[in-house]
Amino acid sequence: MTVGIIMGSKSDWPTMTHAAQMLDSLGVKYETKVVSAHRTPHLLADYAESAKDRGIKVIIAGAGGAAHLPGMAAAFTSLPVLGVPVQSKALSGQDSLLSIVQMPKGIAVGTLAIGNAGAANAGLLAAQILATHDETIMANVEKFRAEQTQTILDNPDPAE
Ligand SMILES: Nc1c(C(=O)O)ncn1[C@@H]1O[C@H](COP(=O)(O)O)[C@@H](O)[C@H]1O
Repeated sequence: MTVGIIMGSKSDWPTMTHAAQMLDSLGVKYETKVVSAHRTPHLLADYAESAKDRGIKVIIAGAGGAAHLPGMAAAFTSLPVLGVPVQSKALSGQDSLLSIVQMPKGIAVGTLAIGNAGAANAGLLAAQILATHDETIMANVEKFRAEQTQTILDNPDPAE
């Protein structure tokens, strides 16, 4: 497994599945796990501290509300961590976004957009990071982008 997709709760899966689907479509192997900085703090420490030795290259962490998971995962590992703000019911994910994005200088989290688009783009960005050292993944990323462009060029009329 080269990407670790973690999330604060099983309830985040409908969002985080979009990261998994993107990685599937780009031929990137990943693992998925519920890990919470709040509810399972020792599991988070174990997960993030052991990730590099287990062959993980990028961690995608999705969480909603007071979303401390991505930042705490980044605190426990030097691997790149991509944060996905899950769209919360109470504040539509604004809380998740601000919790994840405002990291103090010195510990980095790459924050994506709120919700499904952010999760999909986290998968895409993880693949692009891996692609810098993997020609097959780079070819898959370039094919995905070319097909996306061609689909739009082939369907220019929005009313059709
Ligand atoms: N933000 C966090 C963390 C964390 O940051 O450690 N752990 C769980 N959660 C979030 O709580 C929300 C509600 O969770 P439940 O649906 O289980 O009550 C989820 O979006 C989860 O990511």
